[in-house]
Amino acid sequence: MSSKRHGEDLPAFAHKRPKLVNDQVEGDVEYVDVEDPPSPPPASQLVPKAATIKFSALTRKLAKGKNDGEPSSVIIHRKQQDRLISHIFKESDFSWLHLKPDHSARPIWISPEDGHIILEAFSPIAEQAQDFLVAISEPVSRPAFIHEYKLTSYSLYAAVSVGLQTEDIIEVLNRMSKVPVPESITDFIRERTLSYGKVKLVLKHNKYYVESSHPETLQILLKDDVIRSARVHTQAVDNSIKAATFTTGKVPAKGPLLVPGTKPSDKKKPDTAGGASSTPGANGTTDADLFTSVVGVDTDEVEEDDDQVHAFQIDDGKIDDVKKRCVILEYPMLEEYDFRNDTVNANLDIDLKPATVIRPYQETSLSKMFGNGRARSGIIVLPCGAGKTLVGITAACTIKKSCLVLCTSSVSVMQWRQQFMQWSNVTDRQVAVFTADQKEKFAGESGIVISTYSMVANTTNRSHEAKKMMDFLTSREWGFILLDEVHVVPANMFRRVVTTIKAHSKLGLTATLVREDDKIEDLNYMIGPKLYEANWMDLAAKGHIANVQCAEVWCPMTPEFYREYLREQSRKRMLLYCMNPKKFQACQFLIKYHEERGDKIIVFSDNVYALEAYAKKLGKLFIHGGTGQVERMRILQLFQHHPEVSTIFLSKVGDTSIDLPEATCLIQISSHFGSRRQEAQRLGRILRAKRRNDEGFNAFFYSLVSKDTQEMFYSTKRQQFLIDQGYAFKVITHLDGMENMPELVYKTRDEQIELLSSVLLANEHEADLGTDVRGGEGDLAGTVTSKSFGFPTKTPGAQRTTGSLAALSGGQHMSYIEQNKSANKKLARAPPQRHQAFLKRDKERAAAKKEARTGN
Ligand SMILES: Nc1ncnc2c1ncn2[C@@H]1O[C@H](COP(=O)(O)OP(=O)(O)OP(=O)(O)O)[C@@H](O)[C@H]1O
Repeated sequence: MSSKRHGEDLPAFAHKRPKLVNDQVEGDVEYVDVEDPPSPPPASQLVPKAATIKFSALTRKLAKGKNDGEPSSVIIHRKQQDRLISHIFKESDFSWLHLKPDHSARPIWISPEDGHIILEAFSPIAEQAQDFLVAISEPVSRPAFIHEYKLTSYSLYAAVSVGLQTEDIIEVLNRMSKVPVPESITDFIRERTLSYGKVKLVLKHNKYYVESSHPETLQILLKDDVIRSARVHTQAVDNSIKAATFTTGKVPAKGPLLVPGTKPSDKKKPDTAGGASSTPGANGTTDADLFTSVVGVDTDEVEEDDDQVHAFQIDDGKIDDVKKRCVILEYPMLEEYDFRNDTVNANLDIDLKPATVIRPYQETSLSKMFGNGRARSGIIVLPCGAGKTLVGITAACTIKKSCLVLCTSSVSVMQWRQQFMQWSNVTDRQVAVFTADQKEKFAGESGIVISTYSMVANTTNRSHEAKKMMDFLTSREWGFILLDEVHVVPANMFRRVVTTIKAHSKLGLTATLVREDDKIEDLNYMIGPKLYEANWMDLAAKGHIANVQCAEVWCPMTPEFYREYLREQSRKRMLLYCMNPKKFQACQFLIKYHEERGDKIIVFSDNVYALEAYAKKLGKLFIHGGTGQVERMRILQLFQHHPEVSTIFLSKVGDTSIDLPEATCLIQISSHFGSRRQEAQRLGRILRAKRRNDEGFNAFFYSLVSKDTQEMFYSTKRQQFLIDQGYAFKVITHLDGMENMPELVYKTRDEQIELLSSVLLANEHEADLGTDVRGGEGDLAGTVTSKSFGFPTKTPGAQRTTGSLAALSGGQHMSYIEQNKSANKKLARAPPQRHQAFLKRDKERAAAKKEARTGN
């Protein structure tokens, strides 16, 4: 499935894979589906059981019907179907869900089995449908023509939290669906949304309260041991539960949409990234009407009539436990902050500068947060380079209370500070920085503090200054806490931050809500539900981020390198596929091609040994963890302004934080195993290309992969996230004209063997990727290891399976095996036809082994 939509194709030199039969390469390799790699066991009970109930299990339970033994409509239909065509489709025969007469005008189909929703992205009302689906379900895969979403407990929690009502969700689904919405789905939606949104966590006068307008709900919660033991008994609390006398003092918010610069009359109802069109629908109503009626829920309508609210106080230190229990009991707590009626905390005089204009999708994401006049806690997901910082700053300008910003590194801290100064009217004195080097407090009663997660979460070895600063942070009530790059922060660090800092509202920002461990779901209860997720392809089509052509370049291993690769068992295998001379040549060729085109090129290598070797051989500047700050700045300046410096080499220190809008081409020569997040973040370096709005402009992203090595497995895994966002990776098997390039490096066999011997003589630790071994500034992202990606220890047997769209489009759980297995075995067993350079080394190794065996 191709997501290629705009502009030109790959350059002419690129020979895409020649013969594809059902996505298999004829010849040397074949793709097969493999089992899911075993994922690490979930740490403790962090992922609440109730939330992880398999949808299929639930629907099966619901399908059994309400009376024992009564067969459900699903089963009856299946039985009828048996006589017709079921033997062909078996379990996947859903033809008993009869198509509506006007089905072609309706864009979605819902699976009664697992809640997956398939959307025809080419439908005239697809844009509005997408908006609705993003609000109620999780996007799974969004290539060009067919999108896949899935309904989950969390997605429905998010839907309720942005103000959607159960029956409205079902009604809109029914209107959009080609078939009547299956009963199993409507039951699931009802069951999951019944209790959602009834309980809120409120911070008042530096104390936490569990609040609800349904006293019976609080009674249910208090029957739970954990919640009961977390309760703080006070006079007011006891009264509140018994006599319902505790009121929030909330007044219905009927004011303007809280995004500055927007008048109440400007309020956009359908939340489309670029504005929804009004296309007449199947029933004569306009699509905009249809969607306005439900998706663009009026803020006045969603106001609750809970003038009297019941509450009980809970112990600060047990908030996390209480939240977790509430999720398990299926009463997840919403966190909302009625900031405009907070008279306890001092206001912060902050506004966006008049010249600041926020983009439509930024406004849309913020309207999800402030849709009912309060600040909802949750997560906003926008592509890399789409301007998450400005979204965060605008939210701070809306709440106008003291704000704490947490980022992953001190470089980001400085960037946030600079961005606050750039986009808003805050003064220097109002913004303080808390890092290892700087410990500032803001002047006055309210202000902004920007820090890193580790500064706030680390409890050991604090200096006196740091302790004083922490007291400053923990002793006050924050109106707003902004959490940058939420997906990379370890759960325990989050827990410490969330429990030590008292904040009324939290906003998490991220581009890639994916992690290679199972921790992503923790964010739902530690921060809140996902409030908005933008579609990468839409933003690219509208020129907010660049169009990118992605390609995987297959570089055959030279026979000598491959023989050593098969022989080597240690981590050095990785070094061998990184240093493959053919990869060197491909890199040189691509650099030359793109430099001649006028592109600015970043070459990424996680492996510092390879980074230096490539950069030195090709005569280019490089930056890794060991490069000093002054040198880094000098190189980045040269890259930005000097016409002669068109290419730089970066280690993973450049994955995030480095803003280089000049860059238009990326070449990746070594990467962090199968990290989907890293792949997306790297792509993000060129999404903000300055020239992105030039006619027909394309940025280029090449991943160089040594053929028939582990790297191919990792590469396929890495691409999964981007494929799900709609990017199509083309495979280039041959670079036309490369062999004839003058000054091609490592052209002769002797040169290649010389390179090989230097690789073999290198220390094993040179193959490290986990940390930038030359003293890199370890960012929080470096927490994943090859183990987390479960590289298969033995080659799985080939099997054909039906799969999700993600799998069909090439992104999921794919591995490769050599078709000609026996030839490979032979190669591995063949008597070594060794070059002189290695014979000596082999002898030394054999002698060392013998020595170890004899114990001498
Ligand atoms: N509304 C806007 N108007 C003009 N420029 C904007 C706007 N929003 C964002 N930008 C610019 O877009 C660029 C990318 O923004 P930003 O660094 O916030 O992206 P990001 O989403 O945080 O990216 P990453 O995830 O890669 O860190 C910046 O140069 C920023 O100034």
